[in-house]
Amino acid sequence: MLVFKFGGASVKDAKGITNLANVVDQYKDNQLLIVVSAMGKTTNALEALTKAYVDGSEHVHSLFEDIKQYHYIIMAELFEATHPVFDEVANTFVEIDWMIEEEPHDDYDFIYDQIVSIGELVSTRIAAAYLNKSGLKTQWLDVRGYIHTDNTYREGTVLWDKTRESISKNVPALLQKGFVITQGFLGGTSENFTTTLGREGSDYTASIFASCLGAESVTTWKDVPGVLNADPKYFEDTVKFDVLSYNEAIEMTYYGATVIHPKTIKPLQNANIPLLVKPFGDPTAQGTVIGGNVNPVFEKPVIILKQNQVLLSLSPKDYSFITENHLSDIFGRFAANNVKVNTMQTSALSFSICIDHKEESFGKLIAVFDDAYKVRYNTGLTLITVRHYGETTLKYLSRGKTVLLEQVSRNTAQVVLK
Ligand SMILES: Nc1ncnc2c1ncn2[C@@H]1O[C@H](COP(=O)(O)OP(=O)(O)O)[C@@H](O)[C@H]1O
Ligand SMILES: N[C@@H](CC(=O)OP(=O)(O)O)C(=O)O
Repeated sequence: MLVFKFGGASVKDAKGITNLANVVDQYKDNQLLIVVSAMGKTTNALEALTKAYVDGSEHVHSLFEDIKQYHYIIMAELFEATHPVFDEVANTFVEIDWMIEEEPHDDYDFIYDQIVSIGELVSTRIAAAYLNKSGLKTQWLDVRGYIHTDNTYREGTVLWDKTRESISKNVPALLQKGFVITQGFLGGTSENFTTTLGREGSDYTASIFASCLGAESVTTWKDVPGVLNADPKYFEDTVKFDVLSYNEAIEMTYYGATVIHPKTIKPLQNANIPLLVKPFGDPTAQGTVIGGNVNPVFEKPVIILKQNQVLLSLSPKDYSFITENHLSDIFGRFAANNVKVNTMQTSALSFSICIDHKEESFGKLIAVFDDAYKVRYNTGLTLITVRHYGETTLKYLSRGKTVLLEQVSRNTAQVVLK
């Protein structure tokens, strides 16, 4: 059996949904599980709606109206007005109506997951209805009963044993009856609340299903020809890799290449399942095959750009040197606050780390260190990671900028630039 994943860009409009059906139609003789993300930028819009609701902003209703309209316009292009999908989608959106009528719960991350998850619940209803309308028999599956997570809202940790048991017990029989379509990015807790797996987590969903079902391969359909040596949104003259090893792909995504979610590859590597990255606009193109130990000759370096970074420098308030005890204490505090360290450097008197700048929680994070450390920070920075680098590439990428931190190992160089 095969697993396909269609991301937000691939289903951003009615044409995207018809294209999805055309792609799937070419695989109609296969058992196929299809994972779909929220349409276009819906997750961002639902994030803004969540913030407006919690802040008590008057804009909450207009933001919600815009999200509904966006979906209803797409549906009007795909279905006749009496099609039952309109009721299904309305019944899904109504969950947000109920939530925003109440006072917000005091756990922001919990509210976030209950609201933001509606994007995938709606997109999969629309895609399933369209596939069925096109004669491709498809069953809609609520992923929250299959991918079980703990209660870490916005970053649910998958409970693998329970998940494997649910998926392998029920999904194979469904796949024998037709295609199965389900939501990327979501999970469910033991109390039946919705969790999310971290932004852009739908690739990971595809990999979880593939691992539990022993799939032949996972194909993730993207708006690029495959994995390139750099993000074409920022760099010209990129080259596509025909093949990449699991390890190289893990390194790239770990350092922030957004083409694939970083958690996706390990479960596939463990089960030896290849990951194909293909363009949704050209389904017969070869794309990139990630698998095994094969790597191309890296004629061009791999460049990964992370914007909106903050560089934090922590110095013990007692003016002592940075010791192993300090490092253990600092990392404990980061781990407790779910902070991901993008790069770091230690000197005698301070410890510097570069992290994503999350404005809503940054003040809280600084306060976590206030009792024992003097904290200094710079915001608005860029972190560039170059794999298989040469000196000229590093110089070229840093031109006209101030280098605040540099970290170089045999294969990987990182610079934090202002
Ligand atoms: N090394 C890379 N190769 C290809 N695309 C990349 C790379 N790094 C970043 N990207 C970006 O990843 C995007 C595709 O991933 P993404 O937006 O997550 O797809 P989707 O959400 O539709 O699954 C591309 O549009 C591109 O801008
Ligand atoms: N919709 C979620 C999950 C996801 O993976 O989306 P996409 O496949 O469009 O990156 C997000 O935007 O984070």
